[in-house]
Amino acid sequence: MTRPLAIGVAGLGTVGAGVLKLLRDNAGIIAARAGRPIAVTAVAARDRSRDRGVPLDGLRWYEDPVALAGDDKVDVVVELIGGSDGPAKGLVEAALAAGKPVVTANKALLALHGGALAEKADTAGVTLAFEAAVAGGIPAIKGLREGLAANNIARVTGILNGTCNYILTCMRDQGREFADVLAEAQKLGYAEADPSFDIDGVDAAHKLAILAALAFGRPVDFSAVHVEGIRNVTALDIKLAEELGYRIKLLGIAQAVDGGISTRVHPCMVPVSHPIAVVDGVYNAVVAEGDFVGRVVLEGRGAGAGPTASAVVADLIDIARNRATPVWGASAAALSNTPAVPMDQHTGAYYLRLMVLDRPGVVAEITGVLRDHSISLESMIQRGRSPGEAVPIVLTTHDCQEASMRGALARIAALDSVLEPPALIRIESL
Ligand SMILES: NC(=O)C1=CN([C@@H]2O[C@H](COP(=O)(O)OP(=O)(O)OC[C@H]3O[C@@H](n4cnc5c(N)ncnc54)[C@H](O)[C@@H]3O)[C@@H](O)[C@H]2O)C=CC1
Ligand SMILES: N[C@@H](CC=O)C(=O)O
Ligand code: NA
Repeated sequence: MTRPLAIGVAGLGTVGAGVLKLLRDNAGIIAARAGRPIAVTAVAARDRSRDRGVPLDGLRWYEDPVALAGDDKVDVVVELIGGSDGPAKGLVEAALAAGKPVVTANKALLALHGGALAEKADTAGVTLAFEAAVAGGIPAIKGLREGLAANNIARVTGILNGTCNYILTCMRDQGREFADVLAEAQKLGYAEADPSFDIDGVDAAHKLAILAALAFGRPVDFSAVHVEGIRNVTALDIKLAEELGYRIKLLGIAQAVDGGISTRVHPCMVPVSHPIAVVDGVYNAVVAEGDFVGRVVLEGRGAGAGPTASAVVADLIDIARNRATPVWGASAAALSNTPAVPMDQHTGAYYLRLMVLDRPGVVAEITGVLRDHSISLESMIQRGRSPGEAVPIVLTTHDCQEASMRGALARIAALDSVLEPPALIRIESL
């Protein structure tokens, strides 16, 4: 058999340790599929004394990840440090400059610097692979970029953050508090180093920016993504959603609309009958709609050591086999300049939950504001009767423009009888 492909791994946290374990446990099938053994020979990590559950004997050890890229005996660099700048970026740039293929799980890096890094990879004539960066173990990159390459894609919808999906599922099923479930997701290795990236939707937005670039053949553009997280989703909204026939999911949606592409991440009410509504826990899903293929649904674990390592090692096997596709599916010159459509132009239905003072005339005040903004109601629920106290009112609307809804919401929030900031969740007709 040919000599082993020598791997240098930077970052031995959840994913790094998972990659070492997978390469060891499944060495036989990996070598058969790669055509040669794949062996980690060097690592860059900070703490030599930490027990990572995998033996590190005999590996060359670097404190400085950039030095790993300069190791003559390393054929491929695997970046698992994380962060859009700092050592991760320095390492990837150094490896590409040294003509070495790179595998990374770093969606923040790809979302913010993916265009420039792809140019460096093209110049060096090497692969920059990132299957693990989107939806963990699901082959979402390969599925979209290679598997659906012949289609015009109309829309890609995803549950793209395992931490949020895990939190929303536990809140619904176990009635637990947000903070308590977040701590559990962190312990399980799902959350980012800074968990606000998960719960504020930033991580899902990084992934959506990557998927949108691949689906629509345009340069990756994180700044165009509208981002909201799940901090304001309450157990009450989750319960009311169920009563209305919906589940609340944090979705990333990239869609061709009005000659442009809209990209948005926010909590959504999804009909319980849609396949994405039953994707629970740490599972992610990516739904792509192509003109010839129709709807394709991919589902699997989106975070954690095992699933993420599975995607990293799949990329290593491709590199060992010399299987290569341009980073963004086409050369930079072939990418389109389709404009981004701002969120203000979004059209859709809305769920609005208000805590109002239970007194005559309140509903008329609220519906009057909606009428002024040409927003038509689909349904209204008022629960309980507590004269002089706060009661929830739930309104669902027909399709209207985001800009109108924002205008109406500002006026409704300012009414004396509205006692808390309104909860607004978009209803998706998928
Ligand atoms: N944990 C997960 O489920 C998934 C993580 N990812 C991505 O994989 C990457 C790694 O994530 P995790 O393993 O979860 O993070 P982690 O925080 O568990 O591991 C990162 C490791 O890098 C080390 N590190 C930091 N600076 C370093 C430096 N200068 N030199 C060497 N090592 C350094 C840290 O000490 C830590 O051990 C991130 O980009 C993350 O977004 C992607 C998909 C899933
Ligand atoms: N923090 C991320 C990890 C995978 O990308 C998530 O929760 O999905
Ligand atoms: Na993936």
